[in-house]
Amino acid sequence: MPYELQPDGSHYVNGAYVEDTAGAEIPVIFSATGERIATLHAATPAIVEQALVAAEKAQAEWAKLSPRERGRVLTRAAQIMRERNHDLSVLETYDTGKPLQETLVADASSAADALEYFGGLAASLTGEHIPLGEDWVYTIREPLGVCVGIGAWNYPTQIACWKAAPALACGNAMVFKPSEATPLCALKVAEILTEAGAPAGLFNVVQGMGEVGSALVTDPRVAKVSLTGSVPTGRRVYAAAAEGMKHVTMELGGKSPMLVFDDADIDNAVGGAILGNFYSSGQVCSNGTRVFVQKGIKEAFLARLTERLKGAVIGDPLDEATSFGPMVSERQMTIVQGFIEKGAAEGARLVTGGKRIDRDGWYLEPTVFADVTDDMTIAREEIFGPVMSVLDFDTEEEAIARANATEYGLAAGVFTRDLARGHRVIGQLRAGSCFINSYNDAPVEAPFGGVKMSGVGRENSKAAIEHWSQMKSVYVRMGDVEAPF
Ligand SMILES: NC(=O)c1ccc[n+]([C@@H]2O[C@H](COP(=O)([O-])OP(=O)(O)OC[C@H]3O[C@@H](n4cnc5c(N)ncnc54)[C@H](O)[C@@H]3O)[C@@H](O)[C@H]2O)c1
Repeated sequence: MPYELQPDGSHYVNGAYVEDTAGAEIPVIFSATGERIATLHAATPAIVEQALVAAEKAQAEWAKLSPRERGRVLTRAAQIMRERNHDLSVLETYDTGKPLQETLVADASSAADALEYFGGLAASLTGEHIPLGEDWVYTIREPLGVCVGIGAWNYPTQIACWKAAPALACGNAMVFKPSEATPLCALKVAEILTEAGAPAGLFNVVQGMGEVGSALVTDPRVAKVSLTGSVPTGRRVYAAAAEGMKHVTMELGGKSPMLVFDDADIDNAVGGAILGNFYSSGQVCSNGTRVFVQKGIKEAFLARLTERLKGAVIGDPLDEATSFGPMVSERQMTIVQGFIEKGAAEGARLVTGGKRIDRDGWYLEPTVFADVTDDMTIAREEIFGPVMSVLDFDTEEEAIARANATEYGLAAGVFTRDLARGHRVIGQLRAGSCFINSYNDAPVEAPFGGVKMSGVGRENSKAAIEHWSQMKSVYVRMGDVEAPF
């Protein structure tokens, strides 16, 4: 039975749906048609208060459970999520416009991976014993308390779980605010966690725009804020969190480089460039949108790329044959169209695409610019749409220097058959999530996150644990205390 698109309430607080129609209206638009499919409301201060009170109470209870019991709830949630993968994927397609072909394999399933991984890890999160001769110190890994998650709109189920799974495994509670553009999916995550045995109030969802996020970030009861969003929002949220000396994880934007050397397998490099620019219609933070191609293979690369792009099946995202869908919103489409105009105006060569597709919804053609230079706007700013910039280079040193000449540092990729070069180059690229002869893989076992303006902290893997817990150290004196007087 597929999910109803209109939820029973806008928010999920203390284990149940709640509504307060006094909050600003949030229309949910199916971006493949432009139709309104549901109407939600932003959280009022009263709803935010209910969520924080519920989270505080649940956290105290949850932290008392043994980590193994906590882990069991998460792994049960992972199992439910996998059983409902199809319905969750359909819902995510309505929420985001992304093709079902993608949501079936890369959203709820990735969310379930996180719940399963951190559920399994929970029981092994321990402190250590530090011998000091006769005396000793032991450490206790403690939860932070009530944590806030704030999501972007491109992977609403995955983002909610990449934050909630490690947070809850460590004994925290969470209030999550999805992006106002995709408010539906996180509500299902909350329902599933309740069904799996999470106490009421452990994972709450409140809807709203920036003001609701800001109210959460500045609340003194909140110990940590994890944001997935753009750099400008990250700056504001980080600064607000700093006022209260809160922990933060910032998963922000990027303008990541992909370096294709002339010895690369061209089809693999083209495949990587397609995945790193057109998956989710280009709305992926770690995308390799600056594709540096060594001069000798540039035309062959472009020819093969153009050929393969003809194979994109553009259409109804609910049709499993569709491999390229609309942008998330009309607003985002308009922003991307602005970048395409700038690319042409600043002298880049349009190889393919560039236009809005003549059908309902917010569709743009997969677009490739060649002869892009480092100073062009499309090579400097994050576009967050299906626009690839191809730049050419001569030498390895030059490519590394130009790839690093950006304020961002989320991801980077290298395509070469020379593995020594692959490791040497990746070692010099200033980015957090890197790939050799691949692009955009994000298994839960691997740390994910950026350097420079792309963020701080890491999601996924054992590294995430450090960002969702804190260490208490206890010095134990076995003999007498020697005081000077
Ligand atoms: N690094 C990653 O893991 C990752 C993943 C996906 C997306 N992103 C980035 O997200 C951006 C696209 O998403 P977006 O347009 O939704 O980003 P955005 O920055 O506009 O919004 C992100 C979230 O922050 C909230 N917000 C806005 N102002 C706020 C404030 N003052 N206080 C608290 N919350 C506030 C929004 O309501 C939304 O939920 C891109 O830059 C992309 O690169 C990063």
